[in-house]
Order: sequence, then C-alpha cells, then structure tokens
Amino acid sequence: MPFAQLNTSPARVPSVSIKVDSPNVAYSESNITTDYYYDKTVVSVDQEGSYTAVPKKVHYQFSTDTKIGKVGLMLVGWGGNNGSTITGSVLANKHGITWNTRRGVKAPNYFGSVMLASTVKLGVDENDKAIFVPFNNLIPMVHPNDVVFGGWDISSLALGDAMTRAEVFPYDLQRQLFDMMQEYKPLPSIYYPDFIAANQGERADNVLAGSKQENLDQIRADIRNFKAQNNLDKVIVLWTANTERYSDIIPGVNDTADNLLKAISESHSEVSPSTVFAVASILEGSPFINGSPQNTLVPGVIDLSVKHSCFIGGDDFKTGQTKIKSVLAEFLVNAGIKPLAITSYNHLGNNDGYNLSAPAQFRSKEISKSSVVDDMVNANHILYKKGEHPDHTIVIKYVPSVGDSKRALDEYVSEIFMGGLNTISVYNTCEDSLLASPLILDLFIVAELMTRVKFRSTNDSDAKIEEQSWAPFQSVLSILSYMLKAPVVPEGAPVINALSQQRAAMENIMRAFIGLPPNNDMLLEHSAPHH
Ligand SMILES: NC(=O)c1ccc[n+]([C@@H]2O[C@H](COP(=O)([O-])OP(=O)(O)OC[C@H]3O[C@@H](n4cnc5c(N)ncnc54)[C@H](O)[C@@H]3O)[C@@H](O)[C@H]2O)c1
Ligand SMILES: O=P([O-])([O-])O[C@@H]1[C@@H](O)[C@H](O)[C@@H](O)[C@H](O)[C@@H]1O
Repeated sequence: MPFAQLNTSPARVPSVSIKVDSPNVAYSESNITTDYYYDKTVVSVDQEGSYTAVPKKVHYQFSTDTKIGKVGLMLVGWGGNNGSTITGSVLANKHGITWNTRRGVKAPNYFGSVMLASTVKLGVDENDKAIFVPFNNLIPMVHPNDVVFGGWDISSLALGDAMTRAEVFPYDLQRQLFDMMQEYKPLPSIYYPDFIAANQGERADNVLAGSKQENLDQIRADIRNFKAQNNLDKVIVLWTANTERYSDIIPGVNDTADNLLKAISESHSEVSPSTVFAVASILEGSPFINGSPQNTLVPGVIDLSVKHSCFIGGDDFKTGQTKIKSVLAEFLVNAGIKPLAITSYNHLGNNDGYNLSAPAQFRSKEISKSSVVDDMVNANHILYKKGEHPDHTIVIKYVPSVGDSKRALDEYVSEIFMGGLNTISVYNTCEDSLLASPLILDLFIVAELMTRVKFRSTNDSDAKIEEQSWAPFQSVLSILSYMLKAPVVPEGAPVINALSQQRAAMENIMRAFIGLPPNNDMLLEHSAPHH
C-alpha cells in the first residue's frame, strides 16, 4: 500500500500585506507611526453608592520600527524536552522535513502558536463580511525560521542526543533531524543543587565552577559572544530549564537592584541560577522571559529591568490544564455560575515531572497553577463575598511510563440556579512539550516586537503630544500574559488570567500599533438597520 500522498501544509504560511489607509497612520521606510485615541470609562461612586461613568479619550502615539534585523534566541535548559523539541520543530519547518507515521506522511507546522497558526479579524468587506488574516501579519514580526538558536544546559548532551532522550518526536522525524541537531551543543550552565530536585544531579555534567559573580560574568560573556559570532542585532533569553524552588525575598539581598547585584558579588545562597540568568540578560540588554513557575523575577530583578529599560516576562508557560481552566472558570463565573471546587490532578513521566516530584519544586508549580482563577472570582461580588473563593486543589504525580504524554483530570463542581449543583469533568491527554514549545515561539515573537515599539501619550487635552518624550513600554511585559500561568505585571497593574481577555489585549494593542480601533463583537452593521 503506497504511503498516502503528503498533506503538506507549507512550512511558512503565506503572509498578506496590510496597509491602513488613515490620516492617523504614517508609513516611512522604517517605521509605522500612529495617532491613537484610547477610550476608557472613568467611574466614580458617591456617598449613596450611585455610580457616575465618564467616557474619556487618551491620546497616544505609537511608533514601530519595522526593521526586525537578525535575532537570536538563547534557551536556558536547551537540552530539555521543550528546548530540544522547539529547536527540532523549527529545523523541520525551515527545511520542510516530512516524516512517515502509521497515519500517513506528516508535514511540519506551527500549530499551537497564536502568532503563527491563528487569525484575527482585520475588519469587514463592503458587504460587512468579516475578513481574517494571520495574527503575525498584523505588524512585522520575527519568523522562527529566521531565528538563530543557542543556549545553556547543565546536561552536556548535544541536541540530537537530547532529542532522543526527550522521546517527544516520532522516530522517522528524529532520524532526519539528528545530524543537524547534533551540531548544537549547550553551553555550560549555572548549577546550585539546592534550587532544583536532587534527582537532577545525575544529569549535571556541564556546569560552571566559580562564584556567583563569576557565573554572572560568564553568562554575560556567553550572550555577547553568541550575538557577535552570529552577527545578531538582538538576543532574547528564555528560561525553559527545570522548575526551581521559590527564593525567599530578603530585604537587603534581593529587594532592590543594587542589593541583588551586591548579593551576587557575595555569592549569597538565596540567589538562584534563574535570577543570575535574568540579571545577566538585563545587563546585556537582552529581554528575559521565565517559562517556569519559580519567582525568578524577584523585586531586585524587576528594579534592575526598570533601571535598564530591558524587558522581562513570566511566569510559567500556560499550556494545558491551566489554559483550559482560564477558559472554563471565565465561562462559569461570567455565566453567573459559582464554581465551589476545582480539583486538578495530573500525572506525567518526563524529566519535568521527575523534578516536580520533589516537594519544593512542586510547591512552585502549585502556586502558579492555583492563582489562575483569582481575577474572575474577585470580579464577581454577586457570587463570591470578599475573600471567598472556590476550593482549589492541585495534584501532580510522576509516572515514568507515560513519558511526555501528560494525563490531566479536572473536576469543576459549581452551584447553579436554585441551589442546584453542576459537575464538569475534563480528561486531557497531551504531549506536554508539543503544547509548550509553540508558546516559546509566541513569547519570543511578541517580546521581540515590543523591543521595536515606542510610545508617548497625553492625558490632558490641552497638552501637546509632540511635547511628550517617546518611551518604551513598561519593562514588565504584561502583554505576554496569554502565554503564562501566573503573569507578572507592572506594579499597580491588575493580573488578568481570563484567556479571552488576554488574547483581546494582545490583538488590540497590536491593532493600535497600526492605527486600528479595538475589535469588538457588537456587529452593529448586522443588527442596526442600514441607512
Ligand atoms: N507543558 C510543558 O512542558 C510545560 C508547561 C509549563 C511549564 N513548563 C516548565 O518548563 C520547564 C521545562 O520543561 P521541560 O519539559 O522542557 O523540562 P526538562 O526537564 O525536559 O528540561 C529542563 C532542562 O533544564 C536543564 N536545566 C536544569 N537546571 C538548569 C540550569 N540551571 N541551567 C541550564 N539548564 C538547566 C535540565 O538539564 C533539562 O535539560 C520546566 O520548568 C517546566 O515546569 C513546561
Ligand atoms: O500548563 P498546565 O498543563 O496547567 O501545567 C502543566 C502541569 O500540569 C504539569 O504537571 C507540568 O509538568 C507542566 O510543566 C505544566 O506546568
């Protein structure tokens, strides 16, 4: 029986060119500059508890450099399941590598990436029919096929061997990728045993010696060398290494940038490898993103990122069980249904699960997985009294024989109309690394875009915006929230976990960069009579 003809999806989805025809949008050889009027509603409450809502417009100007340049992505934990999987996936896409399976010939794609495999409604045609375009066509964004990969791992395995160890890809794909992947060798990394499970010690044969200051200096040199050797215009560093235990926040140690730098110079025991990587990245002007749940971004890191105007983002890729939760909880609460108990259990058999089998590392994950319903619950004071929240239980077990194929079971018990109860059970099997890897791309793509955007604004209708100075976005990139379980946001900003709101924020901010109003779902052109 001949193999089924290849159902190739192109390794690179054809892109469309978008030009906004508006007096508020100016295109130059290298920039898109827009005048944007941001609508907000300011609400006040009087003594009698009456609300007054006042619509306001805030004038912004955005300027986006459309020249992307040559970009590098350095992964911490490069030899892990996610690191080896994303590297192999990009090589397969870039080289159009197909592979045979028992279900026919498969072609590479970027499914699971919002930027690369989802669309946005650009607008409507003359008949009011919606027009959808690829998300990453809204504004120039780096494409993973053009990215230079590098990184570090405490394990010395080259990426071909790491791919074999990960057991994520089917054999026929591994076979074709192996030699290319074997060319990639992770740089030696920082290993402080106290921060990850003791069971990870058996793979730690590629570690830096020396003091924490010497480690910091070495990682900084690695970033500089990688940038120079590959003739890069910018480098982004992303942590996809093991989950660490939480660091204690200690005044005088990691509460400010200066104290943190001093603590590193003194090799303070409470400074984690991931925090050293974050500091090194910031000092080299490279955005740093934390794909794991630990509190890498201690106050000293945030302070340093602000001082250096260098982007940071985190925490913890939002991939399967938690992503579904951020949809279901929003659906239930916004439907006026009251979740009483959310019980999330999963087991998995990869090295992540092995590391998480240790209590301190599990605790980091439990924290990031538990906070995801807080915004929705706190927003509905009809269902929940102040401080009231659903029982929320997280269980993670290590079962080696299932490997990367995580099994997640969730139960949502909710109070419904007239004292009724509703139970929703979800069973979700997923190849953990195939869910997480596309998110690494989205985090990287959006962070890179933000490095090319500056803005200025004026609240006061009399002030001239031209008199305001241009500035980059806040260094803590909350626009990355959609991809993260426990979004770190600028001081004073709300944490949003509801997936639809997170996606709308990303979409509408990028629409603002090209001078388009936010998308809404009013469809007035279909419900209000035409004149
Ligand atoms: N679905 C997912 O896979 C998913 C979802 C959310 C979060 N995460 C998080 O992403 C991270 C990676 O997941 P994974 O499945 O690839 O795990 P993994 O264990 O396969 O890979 C982690 C890699 O990091 C390396 N490492 C550990 N400490 C290091 C250090 N200090 N410097 C450099 N390398 C170091 C390990 O040797 C290993 O190769 C974990 O923290 C995990 O919790 C994964
Ligand atoms: O994203 P999600 O599926 O809710 O959470 C997952 C956990 O359930 C899993 O145990 C862990 O190994 C992964 O790193 C990931 O964090």
